[in-house]
Order: sequence, then structure tokens, then C-alpha cells
Amino acid sequence: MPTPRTLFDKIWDDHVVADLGDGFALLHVDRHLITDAGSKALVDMRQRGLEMRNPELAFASPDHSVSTLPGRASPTPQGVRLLGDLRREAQARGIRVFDVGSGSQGIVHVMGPEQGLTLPGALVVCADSHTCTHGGLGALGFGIGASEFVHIAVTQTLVQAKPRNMRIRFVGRLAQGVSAKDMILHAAGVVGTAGGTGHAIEYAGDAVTALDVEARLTLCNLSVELGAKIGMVAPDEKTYAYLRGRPYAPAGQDWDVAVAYWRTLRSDADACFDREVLIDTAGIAPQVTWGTSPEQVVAIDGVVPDPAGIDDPQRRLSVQAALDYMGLNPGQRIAGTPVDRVFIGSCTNARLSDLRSAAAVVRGRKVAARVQAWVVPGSEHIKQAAEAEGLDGIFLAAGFQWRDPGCSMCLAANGDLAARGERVVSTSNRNFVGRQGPGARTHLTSPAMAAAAAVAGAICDVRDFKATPA
Ligand SMILES: CC(C)[C@H](C(=O)O)[C@@H](O)C(=O)O
Ligand code: SF4
Repeated sequence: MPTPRTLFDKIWDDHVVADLGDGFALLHVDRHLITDAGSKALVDMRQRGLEMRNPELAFASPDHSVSTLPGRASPTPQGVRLLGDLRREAQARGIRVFDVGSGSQGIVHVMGPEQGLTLPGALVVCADSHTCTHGGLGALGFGIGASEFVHIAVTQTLVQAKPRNMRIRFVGRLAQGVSAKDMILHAAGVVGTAGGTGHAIEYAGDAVTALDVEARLTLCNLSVELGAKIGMVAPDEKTYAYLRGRPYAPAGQDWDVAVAYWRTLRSDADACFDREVLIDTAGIAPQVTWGTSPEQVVAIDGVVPDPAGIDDPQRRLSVQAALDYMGLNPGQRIAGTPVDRVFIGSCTNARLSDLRSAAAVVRGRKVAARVQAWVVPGSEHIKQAAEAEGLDGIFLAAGFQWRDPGCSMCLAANGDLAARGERVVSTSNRNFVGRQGPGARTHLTSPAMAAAAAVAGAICDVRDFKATPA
């Protein structure tokens, strides 16, 4: 009998070129995604006279340094340089760039799945920590560093230590008004930002199977916020339906061969996980982060912690520091906290289904007077598709800005940032100190919760909003 293996073990094994011992392996890389933020490595390679082995397996899209204002020129000198580097270096090597205005540009973790570049069982890398997103399609995706970038570009392989296996099982049904973002924020609260360190996480359970592919991408997107470089969902019929007909997905006979392989990509029933976490999905309410780390999260009907009640002195200090930065009082209810800005965007939550769920809340309503609210679609494709079904009109009529695709206020790029002390409800994945601008305060939520906050002018429970008929 062969040893039972996990989904992750199987994909790992299929990519081992050489076993290097001590848990290390040389792995083949199927897709190397390149952002403008990672393009410096290409410049370094040229200066060192290093050739790229398989430029046809590398795909680039500018995202961090593109302006999201119509016109699209980066307003910062750094952005201009990164964009210029990416275009010049990619062109010199024949790397396909999904460039601004091509109709296909997008945040790289949105573009990859959308183009069918991300496939079940494929090893996908990018010099960006949220490459774990691609696991939503059953790919083995993870972020790499600058030296690994060069190794991959030159050899199409990389050396990795094999992480351990972890499984988070979400059992039971997701309640109305609750989404994949709430599931993963809740999980961050349960396991903490170091809970997945050194592990590849598989998300499983009936609540995960019930998610559509875009929601699975959201789920996997925050794996790195749980400390894991890798997060995955086993591919299934929904995965195949999502991929069929995409530009880079296999076609014809190749499609049948691929699907036959993809069907083998699931954890064996008796596969062993080094760590297992069980989460009762039915008990999850819409989540809001209150602090400066994704694990500092609370249900919308909850209160922020009171440091006075925390025994561990280090934890007490860090909770106090987070409350101070966020301008919140110990033990206060999170609901009702007034907000200044709402950002619906990022590789976490700027796909069509995200924009639809936000629009369903916004339709027929107005953004509160003192709130600045933005929608930044994840890609040019999504922007077009959303416009084709009139979502832009809903957002614009409500008083949102409808911007062009890019990372934008997720990381305060290109002047897209909040002012010191401003409170932002954001659909992105990081609420670190200064992430959305020096002194800016970030609360992470789902798109529907962000939309509700924009309308109410305060953090509030989206379940209190009745959908207005179209
Ligand atoms: C700029 C890039 C390297 C960074 C990352 O690795 O994730 C960014 O995308 C982020 O989200 O903080
Ligand atoms: S959208 Fe945000 S999290 Fe995603 S790649 Fe861009 S900066 Fe990183």
C-alpha cells in the first residue's frame, strides 16, 4: 500500500527534480509571475549577465506602481522607474506583460487565475507574499525572495524546505451575510498570525466545498497572514468549470488529460496532518479587525479587548499599543465606530463576486456625507465585466469613486493613501501600522461589510441592511 498523502504532498512530489536531503528539494517551477515591485531582480540579472531559461513560463502585470486614477501614469518617481524597468526588462526577454490598457492588466494574483495561468497542481511563484492566493484553484503557490527569483529565472527550479501539513476544516453552513473573508479573518483570530508558520495549509470541510472559486481565492489569500506561505483548496467541478475556456487553460484533448490528473489532487482519506484545526462555520458572524494585526479580530457584535484583563504582560502591552494606535477604548463595542474612508479593492476582495456583493448593499443608497469611498477593481477584465452589468453606475450614484485596477490603497501606493488618524474600512488583507498611510487606521472586513460601513458612516452589521430591489 502506498503511503497516504495530502493534496500538498502530491503536488510537491510531482515537482521534485532532486531530493537534496534534510527535508530540502529542488522543485520545478511551472509559472513565474512578475510584478512591477519585483522587477528589480530582472535589472540585476542583466547587470550580472544572467540569461532567463524559460521566459515563456514567466508572466508579468504591473500592479503595485500603477495609478488607479484614469490616465494611469504613476504619479511617483519610484513608480515610474519600477514600471519602466518591468516593461523594458520583460520586452528584452520576451516575457508576456499584461500591460495597462491591454484589457488584461490586473493585480497579479487576480490576473493569474483569470488568464488560466494558475492551474490545479501547478507550482506558481511570485516575488510577493500573497502568491498563496493561487491555492484557491488547487495550485501550489508561494511567495519568493529576490535571490530565489534569480535562481528560478536562470534554472526554472528552486530549492525549498518542505513545510509540514496543516488542515483547517470549516464544518457547517455559512450564515447569511457572512463570506469567505469572514471565515479566514475568524481563522486568523483562532490560530494567530504564527499559527501556520512552517506549514502548508489545506482548507477543507463542507463550508469550503460550498464556496465558489473566487471565494476560495479570498480564503487562500490570507494564508500568509496566518504565518503559512501556502494555502490550498482541493480542485473540484467548480474549479474545472471556472478554468474551462480561459486563455491559458488547456484545451481539446489536453483539457481531458489535465482534468483526469486534477481529479487525483485531493488528500487521501487517511493522510496525516501535522496540525488540524476545526472551525464551526455556522458560529461565524461578520468579522472586523480592531487592531494592527489580522489576528486582532472580533465579531461585529463583539467588543475590543480590555488590556486590564490580560495577564501576560507582553500581550497586555501589545493590545494596549494596538488600541492606542487605532484610537479605540478598552472594551468598547466595535459596531458604531465612525469611519472616514472605505476601500473596496486588493487581491483579497476585488473580484467580480466581491463587487457584486458590495453593490447589493450599496444599490439605491448613498455613501455617508463625511466618508470617502473607493472601489478599485482587481483587473481590467473585472472592471469591464462590472461595467457591463451596471455595477459602476450603482457605486457612482451612491458617491463612490470608481477607479482603475491596481494595488492602490491596500499598501498606500502611488499617493492612494489615507491621512494620519483617518479610519479606513478596507477589504484588503493587512492592517499593519502605517499600511494605508502613516498614522492611518485600518479595519479589515468583507466587501459587503465595507459597503455597509460606507453607507452608515460607521462600522456596522451588514445583516441589518435589507437588500433594495434592483
Ligand atoms: C510589495 C510586495 C513585495 C508585498 C508582498 O510581498 O506582499 C506587497 O504586495 C504586500 O502586500 O505587502
Ligand atoms: S493588492 Fe495588496 S496584498 Fe495584494 S499584492 Fe497588491 S499590495 Fe500586496
